[in-house]
Amino acid sequence: MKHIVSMDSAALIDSGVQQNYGIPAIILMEQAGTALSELFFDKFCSASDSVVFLCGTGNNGGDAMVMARNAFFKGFSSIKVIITKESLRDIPAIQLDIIRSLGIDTYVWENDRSICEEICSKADWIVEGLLGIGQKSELRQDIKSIVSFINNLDDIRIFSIDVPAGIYDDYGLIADVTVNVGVYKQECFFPSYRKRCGDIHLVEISFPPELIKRQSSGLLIEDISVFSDELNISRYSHKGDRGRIGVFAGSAGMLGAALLSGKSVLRTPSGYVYLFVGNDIFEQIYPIAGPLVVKKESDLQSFDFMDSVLVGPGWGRCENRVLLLSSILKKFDKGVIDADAIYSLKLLIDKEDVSLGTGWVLTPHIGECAFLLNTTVDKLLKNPLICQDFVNRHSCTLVLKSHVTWIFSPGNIAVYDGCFSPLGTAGSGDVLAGLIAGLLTAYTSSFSAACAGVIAHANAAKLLYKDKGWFSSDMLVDYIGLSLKEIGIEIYERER
Ligand SMILES: NC(=O)C1=CN([C@@H]2O[C@H](COP(=O)(O)OP(=O)(O)OC[C@H]3O[C@@H](n4cnc5c(N)ncnc54)[C@H](OP(=O)(O)O)[C@@H]3O)[C@@H](O)[C@H]2O)[C@@H](O)CC1
Ligand SMILES: Nc1ncnc2c1ncn2[C@@H]1O[C@H](COP(=O)(O)OP(=O)(O)O)[C@@H](O)[C@H]1O
Ligand SMILES: [K+]
Repeated sequence: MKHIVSMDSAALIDSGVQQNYGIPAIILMEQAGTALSELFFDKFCSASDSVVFLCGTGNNGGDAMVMARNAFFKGFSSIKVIITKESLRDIPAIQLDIIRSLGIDTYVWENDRSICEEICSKADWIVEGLLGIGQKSELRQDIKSIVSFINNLDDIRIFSIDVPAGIYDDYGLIADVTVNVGVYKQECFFPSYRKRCGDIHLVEISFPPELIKRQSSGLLIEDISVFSDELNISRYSHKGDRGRIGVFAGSAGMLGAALLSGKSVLRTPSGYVYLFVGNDIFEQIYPIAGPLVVKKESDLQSFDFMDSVLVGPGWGRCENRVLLLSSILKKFDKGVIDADAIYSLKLLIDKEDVSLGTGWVLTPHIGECAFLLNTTVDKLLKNPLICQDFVNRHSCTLVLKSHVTWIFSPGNIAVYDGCFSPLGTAGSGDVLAGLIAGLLTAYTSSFSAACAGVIAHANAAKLLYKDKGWFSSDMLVDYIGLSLKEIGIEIYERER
């Protein structure tokens, strides 16, 4: 299981390992530096590359110096160590003594700035150990000027140890690779900071699982195995057993969103899908709706038997939508609220005329979520955890969509590290909403359905991109079935 922890909690794990188990920091540093070196040598760098190890005063710099020593013993032809200043903390100071006694070229940035700049500009790789989890707030000017110099270099690759220096700073280091030490750091997955990390990897050191679990704020999800025990699709089932889903979507000029989300639900294991539209578009949409059963919104009262609903794609924003959403929320207890319905929901919340609950999944993108939470896009990008308070108050699940998708419900957080830009195409959010709505009836928990939907959505995009290259979201619908099957949402061979 891949836990994520905050940088502050990671420091508690560090100190817990030392205090509770007597493993000294220098041993942890040796493990970290060795594991980092193995990854670096295996995956990224060759012995003929010229590598600069850029070290701050703390243990992050100490990790970098262990890597430099390993590179030296491995026969790297061009290794240079740069420290920011002479006054290092105790353990990095020991590492520096070893580096110097081995005869590795060592420079001090604050003394020899122009030489250090020249060395960096000629390197193939910079291993950045300037700052790790010990960094507080925005960068101090001395480090900021180093970071800014490195960011402006061309044709150089940056390997950041643990977290990039200046992760909280708008001018922080932009790495090609970031390797979290011991445990994944949640800040690396905050949408604003994610862009500075490049590819994120993990190396393991002696962090006991129970300490990690105690500090865990959530899970990094890649596949559905963590939720599979909740799946419930019997091979004896028929369409009537696998969920009747009502889709409230579309408005004049926005028929595509209704069709996309409706057809997306149809590609999940759900049985029946009813598309509810306004009278004004009923005649237009009816002939092009394929296997979707099209109904008029005004007939909603006669459809009590639906198991879940999806409300919002292309729905439009007006007073009558707010009223309709209010009736839907009173009539049903499970469903997905997406796109325009998020705006209506916010108005109902402001009027204190709404009660959500564990069956509901909200799927806002960052802008919609900022509106819903009365915050700014920037704050949300820099700290998605502010969604937690909202889900606790409303006992619902919330899927915060961006290049990294965060999924919250009371007591649960999951992160899907998407970073796959072909998926950011118009209408792909409608497809995701349909997918989750369809899965709500297959899973016992809405949180699991939301996580599985996010994984299946991204996997469909990857399969499709591999086959066809850049795509439109109607093509994505055609890959949902295959994607669901591939990630493991299949038919049970035995009745449960
Ligand atoms: N301990 C362990 O068990 C293990 C630790 N491990 C490794 O150690 C790393 C953590 O090391 P850490 O705690 O020494 O902190 P670290 O990130 O090197 O920086 C601290 C120094 O940064 C500075 N500084 C702070 N804020 C700043 C700012 N805004 N702007 C500018 N400078 C700022 C300030 O230094 P100053 O310049 O003031 O002397 C402060 O003293 C961790 O990420 C992992 O790599 C692993 O090996 C696993 C085992
Ligand atoms: N760079 C990216 N990497 C991975 N996923 C992305 C990226 N950009 C956008 N997405 C995903 O694409 C979808 C876009 O949804 P949304 O913004 O609601 O679009 P629309 O309103 O056009 O349907 C979301 O699931 C989001 O997570
Ligand atoms: K670092």
